Amino acid sequence: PFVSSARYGKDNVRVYKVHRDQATGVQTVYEMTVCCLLEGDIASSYTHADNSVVVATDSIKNTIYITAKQSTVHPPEVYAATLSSHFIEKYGHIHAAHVKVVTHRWTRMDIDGTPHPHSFLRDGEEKRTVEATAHRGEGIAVDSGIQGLTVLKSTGSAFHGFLRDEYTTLPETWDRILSTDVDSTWKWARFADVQAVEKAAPQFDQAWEAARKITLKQFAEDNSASVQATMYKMCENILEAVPGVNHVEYSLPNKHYFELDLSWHKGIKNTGKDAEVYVPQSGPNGLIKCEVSRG
Ligand SMILES: O=c1[nH]c(=O)c2nn[nH]c2[nH]1
Repeated sequence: PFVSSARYGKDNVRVYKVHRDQATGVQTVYEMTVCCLLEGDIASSYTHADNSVVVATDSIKNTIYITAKQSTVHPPEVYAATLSSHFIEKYGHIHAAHVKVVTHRWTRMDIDGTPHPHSFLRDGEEKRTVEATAHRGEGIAVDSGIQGLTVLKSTGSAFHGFLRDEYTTLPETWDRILSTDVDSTWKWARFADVQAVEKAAPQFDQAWEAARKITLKQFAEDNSASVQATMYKMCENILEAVPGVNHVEYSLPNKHYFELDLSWHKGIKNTGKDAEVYVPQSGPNGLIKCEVSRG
């Protein structure tokens, strides 16, 4: 037997960084959870207990904090690219560094109509994600995304005309609740090096804002024929809005809300157009995935 693939490092590294604007007194905070995994000529550490090739995961953790101190952490794409490149430049036997940066929401409080200089709130567990992988001699791959943005619409969603056979019990519907946890990724054309990523810096916030706005607008406004049809429109719109991106993918759970027949109790009408009380389902859930690429 042989090691056919391997990567190792530190996961769940929590990082907080504050920016203090001396002139205005306005402080800005960033909080992330980082995973950094290294790949390269490390098989002997598995097969021969050769630890000489091992950059300790503790050292990787230290590097995550030092880089956060010495470089920018926003946009997260620049931080992730800087961190991943560091390992390729520093360690000749490391051929790829996979860095995932998950940014948590600290939204500035608005107090009596004024943005507060140093107070923030966690307005949702939605995350902004980046995965940057520096490949020795092959540049840096950067994938950006949104995870955990939970949405629901109470109408404007249908699902009918699907294949019916001896396995089918699902009734067709022209009006249903639609809810999902948005998991979207947009993949940038490969960058030559960190400098190229830094040069592209303004595009990353623009892309995240555009992708988030498009996702919400399409979800709300599309008279959805299915999760599949609506997510495809989201992908098309993002490709149109963000020229630096060549692929967009979504992975959307269909979080079902079942109608509840209460007619057994004094003839209560609570189905079809009379449905008001529903039963939210924890599972099973549909899961609909797609990747749409620039033609
Ligand atoms: O939007 C939907 N897509 C599907 O593929 C599906 N299957 N059951 N319900 C569904 N809803």
